[in-house]
Amino acid sequence: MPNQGDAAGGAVGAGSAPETPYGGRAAVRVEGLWKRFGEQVAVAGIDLELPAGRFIGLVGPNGAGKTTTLSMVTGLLRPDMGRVLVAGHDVWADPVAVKSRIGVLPEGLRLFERLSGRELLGYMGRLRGMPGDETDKRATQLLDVLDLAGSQHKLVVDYSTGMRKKIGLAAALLHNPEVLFLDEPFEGVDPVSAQTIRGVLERYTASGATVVFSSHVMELVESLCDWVAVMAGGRIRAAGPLALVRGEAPTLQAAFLELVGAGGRTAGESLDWLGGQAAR
Ligand SMILES: Nc1ncnc2c1ncn2[C@@H]1O[C@H](COP(=O)(O)OP(=O)(O)OP(=O)(O)O)[C@@H](O)[C@H]1O
Repeated sequence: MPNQGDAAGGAVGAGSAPETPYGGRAAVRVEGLWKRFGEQVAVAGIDLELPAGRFIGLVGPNGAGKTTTLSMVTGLLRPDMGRVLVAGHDVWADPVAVKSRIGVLPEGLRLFERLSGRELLGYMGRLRGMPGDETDKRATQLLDVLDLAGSQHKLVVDYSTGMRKKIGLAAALLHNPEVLFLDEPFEGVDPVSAQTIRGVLERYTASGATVVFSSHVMELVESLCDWVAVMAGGRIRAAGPLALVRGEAPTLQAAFLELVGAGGRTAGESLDWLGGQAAR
């Protein structure tokens, strides 16, 4: 099982995508990334290389630092220390180059609530500098594939949780980014919508693009991802191709519990008051 090692050293010039230890280009390269909130260290100096053209899962228990890491990688949160390169461009030194190449579906997605789904995509297209007719064409296709065509004129404020995820995903995909970052994309999404989202993402990665998504749902990560990074306590515990990280363990879930040191944790006797037979 490969533990997190140092990122292969050397400065990377803007636009040059470095090789990963597993071959191929790196979509994302993280070097010595730190973030502290007061006394709380959220991300404790991580190095990570995510290969291009893969379906990558970032997994970890609650509070592991996944959202903080994704926020720093996508330019939403400034690191205390360290550097992030996306497609060879420095996220903080060259934000426009990076933001034109990425799509983001963040946690706690904020949308323009008083626009309809269709208007939201039109607005995103303009922000991205896309020609109106191309935006219209792509918006129609995305709304159709994501099963939102019937709700396209409804205000976003009236969308359900799953519909919000789907319109957020459409907005993140509209400009055909090289790398797509998704924070818990399947949370609150029903199985039918999840299957739809999954189909769109599989098609997207099959064309050579990269998806990086965070999730707690190991079965989902195991069935979707070919590459995983496991985070706990603000550090990367393991990262690499799925089969390597899973190692001898029967499932990714078992490997994960072993890696984050929770394999033997049970309620034990500490909840002996709980249940029908206990004294009330
Ligand atoms: N804005 C903030 N202010 C203070 N502490 C924060 C802030 N954001 C995150 N933290 C802390 O940093 C740590 C990492 O949080 P983060 O949200 O990155 O974890 P996570 O892996 O995404 O967790 P979850 O799976 O529960 O969403 C936690 O201890 C959290 O309490």
